[in-house]
Amino acid sequence: MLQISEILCQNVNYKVQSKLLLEEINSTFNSGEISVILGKNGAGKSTWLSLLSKELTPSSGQIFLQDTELDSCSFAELAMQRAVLPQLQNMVFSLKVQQLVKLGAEVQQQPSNANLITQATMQVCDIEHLAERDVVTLSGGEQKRVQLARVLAQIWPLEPLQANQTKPFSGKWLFLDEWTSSLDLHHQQLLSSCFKRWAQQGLGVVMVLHDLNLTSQLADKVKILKAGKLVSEGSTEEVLTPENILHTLDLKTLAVDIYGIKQPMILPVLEYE
Ligand SMILES: Nc1ncnc2c1ncn2[C@@H]1O[C@H](COP(=O)(O)OP(=O)(O)OP(=O)(O)O)[C@@H](O)[C@H]1O
Repeated sequence: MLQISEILCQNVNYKVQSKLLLEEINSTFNSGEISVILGKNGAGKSTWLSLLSKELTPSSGQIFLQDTELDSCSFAELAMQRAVLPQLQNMVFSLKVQQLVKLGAEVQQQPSNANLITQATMQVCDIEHLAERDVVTLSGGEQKRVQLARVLAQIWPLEPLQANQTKPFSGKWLFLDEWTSSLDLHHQQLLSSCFKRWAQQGLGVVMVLHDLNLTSQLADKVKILKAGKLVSEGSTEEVLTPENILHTLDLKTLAVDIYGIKQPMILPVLEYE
């Protein structure tokens, strides 16, 4: 029985010409949780994220978003329910930062709230000081935070977070493809705490990462793809063991317990003569 708060993938295949990029994917994502998808380059992570957000359609199989088959959701409905940060997004046109973020807020079709939402997500992403800058002149990390603010604005709760609502993000999903790339560690830490908090407030977060230690600190569930197949999934404790990491990611690691840190540190073992 499908829970209302889930995304469900049933026998999902995705093919380009005769090449099978994803094979028989059966899996569930829960709202209120952070799910991390891991895998080597080319394993199919971005392809899976694109299927979850309906940017691509499965060649066979079905994806359900909450109680509805994704195929039957309109893009206008989806735009207010889920937001997607793609892996690469080069800005090619001139626009002020504030205007770009506001484009995200305007998806919500509540013009009176657009300025407030824009302000809120710019604050969260620490880009208020860049408001009047042209996006094409920003550094890589600054652009990433601006794009994140725009994406967040798309699903930002209309009711202020301090209102008596414990789950203001309920029914909303955030898909992030390698959001940490080009972000400094300060902003990674800042935003990681936000994702954790928003997940507790009902947001479903699905992110593609390569950083195993960030994964072990952030993830409620981990899913590992290998050559288009889902080869491992479960809690961080179940999935992120040196044996499983070697088997699924072809990576030798050591798990090191550090006093004061709940999860063991995962150290890649460098091999050289
Ligand atoms: N349109 C396409 N035609 C042919 N092959 C494709 C197409 N799109 C993706 N692929 C291939 O499918 C595989 C999966 O791509 P995908 O972008 O999902 O990988 P990924 O796991 O996100 O990798 P990375 O970690 O490098 O970002 C890759 O080998 C890629 O080259």
